[in-house]
Amino acid sequence: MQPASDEGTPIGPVDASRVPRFAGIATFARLPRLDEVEHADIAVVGVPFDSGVSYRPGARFGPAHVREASRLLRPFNPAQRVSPFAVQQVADAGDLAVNPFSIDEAVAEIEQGARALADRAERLVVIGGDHTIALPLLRAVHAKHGPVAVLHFDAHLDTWDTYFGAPITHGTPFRRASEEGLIDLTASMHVGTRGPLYGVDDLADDERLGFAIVTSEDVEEHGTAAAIERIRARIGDAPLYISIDIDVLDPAHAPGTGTPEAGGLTSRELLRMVRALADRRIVGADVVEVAPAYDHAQLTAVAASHVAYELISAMAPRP
Ligand SMILES: N=C(N)NCCCC(=O)O
Ligand SMILES: [Zn+2]
Ligand SMILES: [Zn+2]
Repeated sequence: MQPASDEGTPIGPVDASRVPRFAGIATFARLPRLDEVEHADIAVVGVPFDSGVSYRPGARFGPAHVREASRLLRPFNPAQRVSPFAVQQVADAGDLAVNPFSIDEAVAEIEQGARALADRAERLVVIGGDHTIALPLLRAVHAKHGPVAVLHFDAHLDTWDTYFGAPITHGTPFRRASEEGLIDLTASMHVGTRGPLYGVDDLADDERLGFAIVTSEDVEEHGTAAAIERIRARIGDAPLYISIDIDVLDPAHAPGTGTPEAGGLTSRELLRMVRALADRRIVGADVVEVAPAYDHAQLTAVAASHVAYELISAMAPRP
């Protein structure tokens, strides 16, 4: 174990000017593993689970794919004017090994795993996995913080009720979270939604469940600055959980995902919106639905790794 606090300086990524980026086992951004540091401000943890999908499977391979694509991330983030790995200890906690044959068991294991990690790290940035995992992650966050504002970037509402009678799937986590009282109904929001729904009632249900919406079309029509203004007004200073389904991006920017929808955000728009949250109280985040089998040239994984980097930067303490 290398004590992080010896000189009070966090252990950062492997130096790319000394060890080539493409060498070595991939941790996120080539950061130390959680067992190599005494305490972490942020643990990046993978949840290779995709048994909750309604269409194309494969997000179970997301964490490894995002780690591979994160090798090129550099230590200084000029957009947020912060060195996210120098002002806080960030470490890779590896993957939660959860049951691929039982959704109920996996969901219990994910909550338990997230709660156990809370002793070792202040905050988690979770790499999925399909969007089912947001439910147990929110259960764990709620246990620590009470109801949180959920800022949910996604093509989909994910507040649907059941699929084939199943209540816990990747299309239903935020309905369950709302029903369980995990989220702040006055401060939660979807961003980037678009595409066909099952019926017009979906939107009424969604509003009743506590979500306001900035659609992908709103972003196009009024721009990211207006979207950011609406987001910031809605979330206020509530403890904030950010859940990013990579399919919020247009399939041109993120083809490697299970339920792609045309007409999405650009990665530039998404990165900018995440950056605008740096002064908020972010208590946790996830980046989900990266499915490498449908990816090309690491497009989706590069986008996801940069999104995670911006989340980690937004969580960094500011002077
Ligand atoms: N969470 C994601 N990515 N997709 C949900 C889609 C659910 C459906 O098939 O209607
Ligand atoms: Zn989605
Ligand atoms: Zn989703």
